[in-house]
Amino acid sequence: MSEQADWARYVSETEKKIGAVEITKTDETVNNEADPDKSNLAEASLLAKIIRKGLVENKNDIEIQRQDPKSPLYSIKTFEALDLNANLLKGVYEMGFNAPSKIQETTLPALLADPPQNLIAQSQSGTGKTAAFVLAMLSRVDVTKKYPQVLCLSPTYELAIQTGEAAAHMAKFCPEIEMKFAVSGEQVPRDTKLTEHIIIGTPGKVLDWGIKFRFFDLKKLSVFVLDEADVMISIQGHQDQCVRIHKNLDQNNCQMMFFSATYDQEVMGFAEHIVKNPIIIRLKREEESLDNIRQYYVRCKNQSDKYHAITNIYGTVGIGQAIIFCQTRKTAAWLSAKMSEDGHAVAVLSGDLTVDQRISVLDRFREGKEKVLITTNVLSRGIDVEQVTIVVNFDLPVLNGKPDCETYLHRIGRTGRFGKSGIAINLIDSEETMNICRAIENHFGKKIQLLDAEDSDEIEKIGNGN
Ligand SMILES: Nc1ncnc2c1ncn2[C@@H]1O[C@H](COP(=O)(O)OP(=O)(O)OP(=O)(O)O)[C@@H](O)[C@H]1O
Repeated sequence: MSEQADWARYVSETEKKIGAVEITKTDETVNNEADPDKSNLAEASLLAKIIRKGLVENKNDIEIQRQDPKSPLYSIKTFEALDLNANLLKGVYEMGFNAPSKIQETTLPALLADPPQNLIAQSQSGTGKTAAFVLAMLSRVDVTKKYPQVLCLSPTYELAIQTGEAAAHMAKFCPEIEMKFAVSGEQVPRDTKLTEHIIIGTPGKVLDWGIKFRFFDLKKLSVFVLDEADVMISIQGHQDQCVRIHKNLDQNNCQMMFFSATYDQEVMGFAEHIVKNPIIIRLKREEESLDNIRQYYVRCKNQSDKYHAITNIYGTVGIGQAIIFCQTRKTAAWLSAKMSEDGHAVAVLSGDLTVDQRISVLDRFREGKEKVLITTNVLSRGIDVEQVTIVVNFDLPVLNGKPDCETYLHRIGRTGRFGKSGIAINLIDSEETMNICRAIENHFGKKIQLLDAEDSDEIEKIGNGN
């Protein structure tokens, strides 16, 4: 099918979906049909108007948050004002985005500027960092050059796939842009020279492809993106591999884009050290956690009491989906077996599954086939499942015996995506875990309130957003 026909069908489907009254081409689109660029732009604007109309009619809460300068969704510009290529703009509207979030509005002008600017950016979980860097990646591709020009590194297989899918969606009207996943399971014959413009992958595979097998030339990259940048360059994370990849880039001609919801002091220092003259966008500590995620703790006597609390809470709140985080695979396996025995439809995702199994578990969860997903830190970052309303920390996150505040924030950020409301519940079964909980509370300066898991009225109230 031609791109025009594809577009016409898409517009008509969108019209049906959001119930817009009528969509006919405006004079602007008709008059510009001889000039594909102008025509595309006019079509994109037209679609923006339709989507806005739909949103206004739905009295979407997000629109209210957009007006609040303190909200991470606040923006004064439209996507049209961000100087994106017309086909990308169509892709953005196709995703249902009607206005940029704060991080998109502030970073995109810098990322698209000439000469290219390096950037280290921080924005709360679920506020649209992916679209910010993906739009920049897609904008920087020169389709006449048949080799990798853009590299995006993610910490996990699932996140790389999710980012690639978002990129493919945004590039729907740019069919000439080609992308390749460099993740576990992807095979490339020896002596291949990759011709795709964009590579999205995990550090180990990219190191193999770029340095060991030379499937592409790291020196020819013009854009390097580190998603979840803090964990990628921290000693506890993927530092060795990422720093090796980074060292092999052309430091003068490769634009660096680092994004994360968290950067501790030391990691930020290191980021500033390896990125030349970066623009830095940082949050104040008190801005890091989101008000739309309400945080609670439940006092429990022991592990089976924690189990009892979960089933009570979930049975009462019951709507939407839940992710439960455990510190070890063993606990995750125990909990999922116990919940399954008691008749709950749960899925478990931990590092001992094959990558295919992991993706299939996540896909089923996204489709709502299981309402509860039990996992470990492997899913703490970046994973975007809109309908997750509850995150439970069956165990609080600790690193070397200390509270792991960054992981805590990423874990609870699996709910409350893009302005939605969410609930985070921490199960406390000892004075030691209570102290960890208090330390996390003090770190972010956000109250974690006591919840009585036996009090169904109270649980119902928090489930209703009171
Ligand atoms: N401008 C926008 N309008 C509407 N929805 C948006 C917009 N930008 C992003 N979204 C949606 O918001 C959700 C969260 O975005 P995204 O996953 O990029 O967040 P993030 O900031 O990368 O979060 P994390 O820190 O958890 O990785 C996604 O479902 C995405 O499609």
